[in-house]
Amino acid sequence: MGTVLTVKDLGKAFKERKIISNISFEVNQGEIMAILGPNGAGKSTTIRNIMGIMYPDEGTITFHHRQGETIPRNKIGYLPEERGLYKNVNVMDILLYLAELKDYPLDRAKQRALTYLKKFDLEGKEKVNVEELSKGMGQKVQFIAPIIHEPELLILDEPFSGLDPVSQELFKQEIYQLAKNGTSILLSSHQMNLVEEMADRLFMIHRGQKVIYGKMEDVKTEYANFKCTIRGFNNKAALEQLPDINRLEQEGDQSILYLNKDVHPAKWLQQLPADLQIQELTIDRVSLHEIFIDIATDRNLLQEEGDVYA
Ligand SMILES: Nc1ncnc2c1ncn2[C@@H]1O[C@H](COP(=O)(O)OP(=O)(O)OP(=O)(O)O)[C@@H](O)[C@H]1O
Repeated sequence: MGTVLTVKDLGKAFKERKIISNISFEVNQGEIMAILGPNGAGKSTTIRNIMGIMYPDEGTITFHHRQGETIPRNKIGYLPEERGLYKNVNVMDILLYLAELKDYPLDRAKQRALTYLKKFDLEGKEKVNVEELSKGMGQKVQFIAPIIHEPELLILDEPFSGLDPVSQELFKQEIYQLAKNGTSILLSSHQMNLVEEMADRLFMIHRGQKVIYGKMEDVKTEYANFKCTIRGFNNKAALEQLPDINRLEQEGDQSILYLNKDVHPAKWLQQLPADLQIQELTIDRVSLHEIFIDIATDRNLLQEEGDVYA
């Protein structure tokens, strides 16, 4: 699996204020790589530097390790967070115009546009003005725009925002398909459940710096400790006395016991006292959503555990 994009030691400041520093990651062929972080972390700044919308103060960005060459824009597709299409143009014309900007053969672009319109349930809409489309339909056309020219690298900034569940599933399946066919995907999204499900690897950024970089599986095993959720009225102090409790949250009759790293859940369960009140009990690994909140709110278990990629 070759490396398509390499971002190395990227740094950018605005008016003396350092926005991102030492950002380094790679996107490999055919993988879905997620770039995550709280609002204002520096994701869009990173993406804008990759897209050449702004220029780095420090570091390099290379395509297929070709040092000193500018990134071939026609090999990249970009769905920006802030979207918009020319209003009084019909769907096919806008898609062909965008393909032409990328030097893509127009007959092939037309074929691809028709295929995608059909796939996205927009068959027969090619002559319709963009402004006559519903919001969801417009989003589908916006999704087709960055893939019309068969880019090697596709950058998707919040592709699922505002989509109904059916369209969300449609986009998700299409992203999988593109990756399967060899397109490299850099995905920025705040929908952690989707990222957890879809991404092969992730890069998490906080206050302009890397906090996690690695394979989704490794991040989960290394960082997503087990938590035990118990429903039943139990004394908080008594629960805190249980072994291997890293953190405890209690609200009403529900207690969430965050366990230490490397706890074996079956063995841990055997140590529970017989008088514990249990209406329901579940054991899960903490989700990417919880990892994200920990980092974003500076509860940061990473620092406490001190051993993950950062
Ligand atoms: N053109 C600019 N001039 C000055 N500051 C900027 C500019 N663009 C971004 N910033 C600042 O850089 C920081 C990072 O912004 P960026 O848009 O990269 O964050 P983000 O991670 O994409 O956030 P979000 O999830 O909210 O989209 C923010 O503090 C923002 O105010």
